[in-house]
Formats: sequence, structure tokens, C-alpha cells
Amino acid sequence: MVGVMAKIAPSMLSSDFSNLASEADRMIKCGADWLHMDIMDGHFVPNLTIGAPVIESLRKHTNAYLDCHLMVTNPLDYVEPFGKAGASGFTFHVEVTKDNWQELIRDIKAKGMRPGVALKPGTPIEDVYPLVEDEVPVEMVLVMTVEPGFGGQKFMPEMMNKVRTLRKKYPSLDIEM
Ligand SMILES: O=C(CO)[C@@H](O)[C@H](O)COP(=O)(O)O
Repeated sequence: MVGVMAKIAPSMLSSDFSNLASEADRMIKCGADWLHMDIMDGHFVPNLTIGAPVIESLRKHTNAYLDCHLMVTNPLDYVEPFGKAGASGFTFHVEVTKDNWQELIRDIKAKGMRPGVALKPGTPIEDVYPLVEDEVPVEMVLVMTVEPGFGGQKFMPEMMNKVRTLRKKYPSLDIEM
């Protein structure tokens, strides 16, 4: 078992978006390793949150790792703008990339970001195996323990079975939840 250090990546979804830079500083001062940025398009999920311009503005104020979770129907459209904006991680959903995840991973890496894949609670863990085992793999799997689209939801403990299965199969894989 390769030692995998745990990281703290608080979602900024419930922060005061009118003071994002100071909220980001506060999170880092409180011990956050990454800042988790929930990007929602109002189509893949009902909510609409922030886009590349906000990431670009925040990047001017922090060197923190911006761990972007793209809850969007067409993630390929967001790679260029998020790469230019200074996003660190780009995690897309497996549910909407059945046909183009290989192109997407290569594009994300070409833009200097770290590729990750997320799966909803109802999606079987096996659906991400090809993306983890590809010759150009994702570098992280986000196991959703809530339905995507809203903050403040109740943790779904049954999702921990997916985490245990992933950890057993891929001892050194970065797993986010
Ligand atoms: O992707 C999501 C929800 O869509 C997660 O990043 C978190 O659920 C965000 O909010 P909190 O639950 O931490 O308040």
C-alpha cells in the first residue's frame, strides 16, 4: 500500500462570493490544502455558479491549488478557458464523457491542468476504471457522497463502499470525496 497523504479541499460553494479572495485566504489560513471550486452550468445540474472569469480573478489573489469540479454537460468547452484562467485541477463527470474522455484528458493536460473524473452516487464505480487504467489516465477520482448541484447536503455513508473498492484496486490513486 503506497502511503497517500490526506488533503483538505473545502468547497467554496458556501462562501461569500462577493469576498472570494478573502474567503480563500481564510480557508488556507484555517489549514486547507486545496480550494474546491464547484462549477455548475445550470444544465447538468439545476444550479448555476461560477465560470472561468471568476477563477481568473481569484488566481490573481492566491497561489492555492484551485480544484475545479466541472458539473457541466460539455466539459470540453471549458478546458481552454479554465486552463487560461489558472485552474489547477479539472475534474469532469464520467456520465457526460462516455465518448470523448480520452480527448478530454489529453486536452486538460495540454493546458497544464490535472485531470480528474467524478461520478454521481448512482453511477457504478466500474464506469471510471477505463479512465484510471488508460495510457493517459486521470490522476484523481472524485467519489460524490452527495448528489451534485447543491451545498449543505447530508453525507451518503453508503458511498464509502466505492471508496474502499477504489483504494483496494488502485492503492496510490488520489481519491476525493
Ligand atoms: O459538488 C458538490 C455539490 O454539488 C460538493 O462540492 C459539495 O457538496 C459542496 O458543498 P458542501 O456540501 O461542502 O457545503
